[in-house]
Amino acid sequence: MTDALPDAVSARRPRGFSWRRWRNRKIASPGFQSWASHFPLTRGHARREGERLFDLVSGFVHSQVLYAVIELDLLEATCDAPQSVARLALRSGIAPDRMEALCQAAVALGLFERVGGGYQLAALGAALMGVPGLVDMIRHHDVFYRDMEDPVAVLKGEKETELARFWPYVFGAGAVEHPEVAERYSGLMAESQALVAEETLRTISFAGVARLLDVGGGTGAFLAAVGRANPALQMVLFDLPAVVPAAETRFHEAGMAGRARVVAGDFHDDPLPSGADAISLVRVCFDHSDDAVAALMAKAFAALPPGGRLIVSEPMAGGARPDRPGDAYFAFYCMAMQTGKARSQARLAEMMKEAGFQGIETPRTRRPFVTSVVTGCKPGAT
Ligand SMILES: CC(C)=CCC/C(C)=C/CC/C(C)=C/C=C/C(C)=C/C=C/C=C(C)/C=C/C=C(C)/C=C/C=C(C)/C=C/CC(C)(C)O
Ligand SMILES: C[S@@+](CC[C@H](N)C(=O)[O-])C[C@H]1O[C@@H](n2cnc3c(N)ncnc32)[C@H](O)[C@@H]1O
Repeated sequence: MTDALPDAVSARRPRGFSWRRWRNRKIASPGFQSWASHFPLTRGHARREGERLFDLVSGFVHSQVLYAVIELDLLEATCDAPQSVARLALRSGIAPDRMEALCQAAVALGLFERVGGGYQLAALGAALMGVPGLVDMIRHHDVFYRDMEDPVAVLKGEKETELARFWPYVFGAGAVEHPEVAERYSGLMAESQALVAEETLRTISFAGVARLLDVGGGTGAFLAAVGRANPALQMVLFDLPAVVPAAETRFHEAGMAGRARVVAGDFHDDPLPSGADAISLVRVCFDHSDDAVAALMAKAFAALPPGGRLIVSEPMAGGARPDRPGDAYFAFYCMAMQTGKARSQARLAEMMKEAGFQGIETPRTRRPFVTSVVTGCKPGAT
């Protein structure tokens, strides 16, 4: 695997002088810490490292403060004018001293500011309101949070996680028999799709694509966005039978029914619709095992004509440069879901190559915490 450390590095035992060992042992000593936090040349750095460590230690409380602000609907309540603690306390059914504690915490986290004698939403809190789907994403974190209560059990694969039940489709078409269940997860997916589509469209061009097949296209939010930006584009959406009626409705309402076809099926068992010169997999691969993704990419390769293009867009891990969104959030999210994993651009590029694709590109998106992109072409175009 591209991202794995070579065995020689991971198994190396300290021999002779190791600068890192010396540094780590020094910093791990309380005596050195006490000296460094006092000495004029080191105390600034020591304080910043202490703050960084404290943030890491207390991060879960920060997330829960954010959760409480949203659960109590305080974003909207404080958006337009400062509100007194007494007023916020009354509308939330929370004692004033506790409400004050929450508001103070929200100020400390940059969500609120103190204005006059009360509290008002700060720019960061306002930004949160403008991210489509984010409030609902945070709301559904209660499920993820309960899973992460025992991260070691999640890592060992011993825990029956709630997220695996929340997104039932990952267990195959059979699990999505009930339209109301499909509606619950599809709504959250569709809302959060707006930014993913925006970022993908800013990163790659669909000029020259005549027909785009979006596999695992959900309720059609991605295709609708690509279709709006490319008015001549023909579109095909492929997803599980319980999901596709919502896509049909969306295309109809968007006036796209004439150029968007919806096909119900299971990509594990059914062939992909043919006739598209590009196939997109948007937030699909990270739900599935390596074997399932390899098989899906092979199916996509078979369904494309020579010169046809495969586009993968989803939040990715950092690979050789691990990052917080990909490696500390999505990797654990996928682990709790139990069926898939967050992969790096390099790993997905490697898998595409194994499926036969060439000319693989890994463009940088401006907001990798929203999505990253990998594309490849089926060889043989004239
Ligand atoms: C107007 C004046 C006076 C000044 C302007 C100053 C200025 C330019 C301010 C900037 C304000 C601004 C426009 C900020 C914009 C901020 C944005 C767009 C922030 C976006 C943040 C997005 C976030 C945090 C996204 C988080 C997404 C998450 C957590 C997604 C989770 C997705 C999951 C779990 C999906 C799971 C899928 C599954 C189940 C694995 O298949
Ligand atoms: C994370 S959602 C992404 C939906 C959409 N592409 C988006 O980004 O909003 C994954 C999608 O893959 C679909 N899916 C999962 N397993 C599938 C399968 N075996 N065959 C077809 N679609 C499947 C799900 O129904 C769901 O709509």
